[in-house]
Amino acid sequence: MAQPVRVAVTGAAGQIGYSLLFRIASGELFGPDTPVHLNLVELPQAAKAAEGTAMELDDCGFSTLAGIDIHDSPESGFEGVNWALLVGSKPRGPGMERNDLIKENGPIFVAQGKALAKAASDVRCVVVGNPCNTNALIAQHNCREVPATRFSAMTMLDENRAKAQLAKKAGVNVGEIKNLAIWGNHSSTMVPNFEAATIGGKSLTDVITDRAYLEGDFFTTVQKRGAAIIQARGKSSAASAASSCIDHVKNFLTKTPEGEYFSAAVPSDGSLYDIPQGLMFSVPVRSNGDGSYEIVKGLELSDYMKGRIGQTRDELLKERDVVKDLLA
Ligand SMILES: NC(=O)C1=CN([C@@H]2O[C@H](COP(=O)(O)OP(=O)(O)OC[C@H]3O[C@@H](n4cnc5c(N)ncnc54)[C@H](O)[C@@H]3O)[C@@H](O)[C@H]2O)C=CC1
Ligand SMILES: O=C([O-])CC(=O)C(=O)O
Repeated sequence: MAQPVRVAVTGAAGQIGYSLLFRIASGELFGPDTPVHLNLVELPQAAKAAEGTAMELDDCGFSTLAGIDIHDSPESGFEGVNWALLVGSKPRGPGMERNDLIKENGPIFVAQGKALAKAASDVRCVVVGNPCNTNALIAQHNCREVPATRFSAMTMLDENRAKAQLAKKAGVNVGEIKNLAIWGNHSSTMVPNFEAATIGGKSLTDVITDRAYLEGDFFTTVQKRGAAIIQARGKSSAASAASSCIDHVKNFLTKTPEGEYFSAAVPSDGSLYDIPQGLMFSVPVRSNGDGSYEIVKGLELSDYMKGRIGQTRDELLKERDVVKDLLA
């Protein structure tokens, strides 16, 4: 059998960890012929709960699960890992915005960024913990040993949410909707660019002609879906977040079909779409199939979309300013 892929998951005893780990261990993420070694990284006080999760992982009898270790520090937890999925951090409660968490959660990503220096030379790091764009920025700044393009933050849940809403509206299967990219921050300013999307190969705006819905209900539903889930469930989304994290990593590992793209927050090189250099900004990306990717160039943006993208960019610049002391 092949060498195991080593994956660290922080917050392993949390809600998202409880959904995510089983789907990685089952072979769903890296395929049935690739063994996986899991490093469950938790705070010392949650290590016991992580042990319980590890016992359940064993009890599933997954033939792809090569081993599990539990770590109460990122320094040992990230040693030799090929993927670091940074989930562990506090979730928001009702009435909060995600960036209200920045002061509490930001420092976690300083220590974790530094610890990524111990990872394997091909490590890729995905930040899920909120506010995820700015946390990814903090981790990346604190780990100059790893190229910036190996860091990303997850906006795949937002893309999936947007596609689900549009599929319902158009009465089609969600798989018919392509190229619905999320731009900017994983926050209530995010921009689901419906103008470039297609349904069954046709322009989405030719199929859903109700522009007031697209600019109104559709936009706000996607932007505020996380809050609506907290309102309904009393806790933030977990299974859907884990599922979208699986999609995020799979998208990076699979060559993106010709003419298509997916959403991920990645560092801007400053040359495209007036996004300042270095910001972790969600954009349409295409994977080369080996984890590396390219930002899609040359997309036409209407003045309406440019205005919306400007708002989310300004919010990310403000977040960057708030954490400037954490950026090495
Ligand atoms: N990017 C996205 O689309 C989404 C992001 N999230 C975010 O993911 C994060 C986790 O959410 P849940 O699993 O629901 O929270 P949770 O509270 O159920 O679990 C968080 C876990 O992280 C652990 N943790 C905290 N600090 C840690 C550290 N320094 N190192 C290792 N582990 C640590 C805690 O002990 C806890 O077990 C939250 O910040 C949440 O807002 C949630 C949904 C979607
Ligand atoms: O809304 C939250 O706080 C959790 C999250 O990021 C989401 O569900 O998109």
